[in-house]
Amino acid sequence: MSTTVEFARMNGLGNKILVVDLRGRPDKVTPAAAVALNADPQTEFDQIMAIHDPKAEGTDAFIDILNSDGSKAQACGNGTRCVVQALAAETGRKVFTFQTVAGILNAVEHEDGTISVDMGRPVFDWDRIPLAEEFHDTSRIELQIGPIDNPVLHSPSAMSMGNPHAIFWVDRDVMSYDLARFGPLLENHPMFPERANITLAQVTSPTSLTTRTWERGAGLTLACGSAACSAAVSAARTGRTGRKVTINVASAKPPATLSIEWRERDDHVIMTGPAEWEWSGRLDPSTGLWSREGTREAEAQ
Ligand SMILES: N[C@H](CCC[C@H](N)C(=O)O)C(=O)O
Repeated sequence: MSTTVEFARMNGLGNKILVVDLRGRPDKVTPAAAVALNADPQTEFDQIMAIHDPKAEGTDAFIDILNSDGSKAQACGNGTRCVVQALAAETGRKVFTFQTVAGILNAVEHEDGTISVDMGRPVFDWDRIPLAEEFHDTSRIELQIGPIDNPVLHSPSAMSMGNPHAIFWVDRDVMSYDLARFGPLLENHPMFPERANITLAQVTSPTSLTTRTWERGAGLTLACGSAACSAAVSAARTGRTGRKVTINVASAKPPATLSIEWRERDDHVIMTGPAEWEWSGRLDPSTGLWSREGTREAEAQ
């Protein structure tokens, strides 16, 4: 078995993704490899999407998701679009079914190159998000940050999109908040026993939202697909918008949007947006040593 495997540096709205091909091998990308790759400015990432051989009948691959701190994530919307684009380019196929620890994901690449991922059903039960305290209604939970009588952020909507999310509703520009300061406090708040992805969302019309996210295990990122899905679902759930919205991802580079529909007929959340390939190389999944395609550095090291 070769020590190195192919990987592609990609992004979904600027969300930095490494797609690593571990098909045909028993090993995994180790947390140590993830931390080492993230420490190098050229391979710095938000999520690794490791493609493994399928484990369940009817699926094309099993996908293991790692955050840049080496922890595992159950869902990654932007990364899933990157995997679809990579496999579509390799196989010419347009439709895929993946398995993750959170369940089955169906995805399709459209004629215009955009990709839709069926992210499954949202979960609202407090103990399945999970929250540390029982809330009958998780669409507005008691949690605030800042001065007690004048909180900066408060009463988020909580839910799981496979992974835990808290959506704080704000009425001014999401970029005007010091999310780098509040993000870590909220991600690690005792309310969230498995930590949480923290999103600021501003409703800009009955069919649009602007979001900005502090990701669990990755920090401030340029975009987060599952957070965009969670903001869309939470907005519809609380009567702020309809079930079909455009999400303007405030920090995305270049500025970009995701279309999200929380389908009435089956409760599934469909996310549609772009993915972009940047460059490819080879890496050692146990150490994170890597090289650009065409060189054999990692093999030699
Ligand atoms: N960037 C990802 C989400 C990663 C979530 C991860 N930070 C976690 O749940 O631990 C996305 O596009 O959905």
